[in-house]
Amino acid sequence: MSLATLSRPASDDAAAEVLLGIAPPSPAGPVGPEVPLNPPPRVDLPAAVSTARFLRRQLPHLFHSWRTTGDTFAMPILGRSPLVFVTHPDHARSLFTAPPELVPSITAESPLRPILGGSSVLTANGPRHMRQRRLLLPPFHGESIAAYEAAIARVVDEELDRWAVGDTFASSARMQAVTLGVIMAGIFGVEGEPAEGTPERALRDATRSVLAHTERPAWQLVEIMNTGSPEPRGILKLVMDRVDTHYLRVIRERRALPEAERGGDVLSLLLSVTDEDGQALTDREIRDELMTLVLAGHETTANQLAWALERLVRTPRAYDALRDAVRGGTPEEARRWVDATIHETMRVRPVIMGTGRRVQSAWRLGEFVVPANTVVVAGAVLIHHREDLYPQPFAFRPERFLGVKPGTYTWLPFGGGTRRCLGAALAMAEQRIVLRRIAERLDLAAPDPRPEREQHRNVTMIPREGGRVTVRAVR
Ligand code: HEM
Repeated sequence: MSLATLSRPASDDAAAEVLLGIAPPSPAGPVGPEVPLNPPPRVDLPAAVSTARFLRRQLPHLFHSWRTTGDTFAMPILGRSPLVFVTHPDHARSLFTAPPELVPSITAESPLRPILGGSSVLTANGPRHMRQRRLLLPPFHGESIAAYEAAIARVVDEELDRWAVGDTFASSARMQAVTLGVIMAGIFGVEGEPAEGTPERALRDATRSVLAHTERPAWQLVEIMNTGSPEPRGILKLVMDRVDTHYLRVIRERRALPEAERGGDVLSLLLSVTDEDGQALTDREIRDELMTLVLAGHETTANQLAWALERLVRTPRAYDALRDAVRGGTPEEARRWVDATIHETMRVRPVIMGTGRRVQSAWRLGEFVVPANTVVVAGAVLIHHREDLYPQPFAFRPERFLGVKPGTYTWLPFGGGTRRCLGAALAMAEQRIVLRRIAERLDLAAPDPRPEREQHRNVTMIPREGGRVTVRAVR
C-alpha cells in the first residue's frame, strides 16, 4: 500500500497537529477501446472464503485486502464477478460525476428490491430513477427539514425522558424508537401514539413488524430466496401483502381528503406532485417510495447514532469537549462540536461501508483499467482511513472537522453524485438533535471499556452489542 503520510509537527499540542490532509492526484474515468485493459490485483483467496469473510467480518476483510493487495483491489465473490474496491478520492469522484447512464447503481440488484417494489427510487436506474428522485427531493431539502425540527425534538425528548440513572441498554434499540417516531411524524404526519383501531396505528404496527423481520438473522435466508426476483415470493409475499394492505389503505384515505386538509408530511406532498408530463404518482408508486424511505432511513440513522455513543463513551476527550461546548459554550461552539462529532463518527464508523456502480464502459482507476460491466465500489470506510487524508486515521478526533466542511469525495457516508442519500439532511438533523439533547441532559458511560466490534445486518454496519451505554447522571 502506498499511502503518503503527511508529516506531523513534533509538538504535543493537539491544536498544532495536522488532522486533515490531501491525497496525491490519480487519473480515473471512462476510457475508449484503444486503451488496453489492466485489471487490478485480486485478493488471494478462494471466492467461497472471500465471500464468507465479506459477509461475516466485512471490515477486517476489507482492511486486510487493502493492506495485502493494494489501493485498488478485486474481491472475489461467489457466483459473481469480483467487486473492484477503490480507495482513492479521485476514483470515487470519477464514479460520482460521470453521466448516470455510464454508472448505474448496484442497488437495482439489491435483495431489498422485492420489498421496496418496482417503483422505488433506490432500486430504479436511468430515466425512471431521475423521475422518482425529482418528485421526492422537495420534502428532503434542508429548508423543508428545518420545518420538522420541532417534531424531531419532541420525539427525542419523549425517548430521553425514559432514561434513568443506573440503566444499561443497547442504545441502537432506543435510537430506533426515535427514528421510527421521526418517520411516522415526518413521512406520515402521525405524532405520538396513534389511537388503537385507527389505520395509522395499523400502519405503525405493520411498519414495526416489517422492520423487526428484517432484523432477524433468518431474514438473510428470506432475502437470498428472493434475490433476482422483482416480486416478493414465499414467506416474504405473505409478510408484504399484510403490510401493503395497511399502507395502501392510509394512502387511499389521505388521497380522498381535500388537498387543504392533508397536512405537510411527505405522504401528502407525494399525493400532490406531478412529473413533467403532468402525471401524478399512483398509489402503488407512493407505497414503494414510502417503504423505501422507512427502510433506508430507520436502521441507518439509528445505528449511526449508536456508533456515535459507542465512540463517545470510550473517548473521554471527545465526550468532554462535546458536553462542555453544549453545556457551557456559545450556541455557535455547541453547533460546531455537535457537527464535528457527527462527521467524525460517520468517518470512522460509516454504517454503509461503500457504494457500488456497474460501469458501462472500460474505466481507468489510476494505473489500472477495468472492463465495462465491472462493479466498482467507492469504499467509503477505506477512503476515510487513508493516512494522507486523515492522519492517525483510527483515532476518534472530532476536532478534525471543527468548523470544517467535510470534502465531497473524501467523506462519503452518504455516497455521492445523482444517487447521494436523499435523506441526508433529515439524517443530519436527527443526529444533531439527538446528540445535542443527550449531551445536555445525560452523562453516559461504557459498561465495558473494550470497543464494540462491527456486525453486518442487511447492508448496514452496526455495533455488535448495539452501542451499549450506562446512564450515570440525568440533569
Ligand atoms: C445516517 C443515516 C443515513 C446514512 C448513513 C445513509 C446512507 C446512504 C447511502 C450511502 C446511500 C447510497 C448513495 C449512493 O449510492 O451514492 C443512500 C441512499 C438513499 N438514502 Fe440514505 N442514509 C441515511 C439516512 C436516510 C434517511 C433518513 C432517508 C429517508 C428517510 C434515506 C433515504 C435514502 C434514499 C431514498 C436513498 C436512495 C437515493 C437514490 O438512489 O437516488 N436515507 N443513503
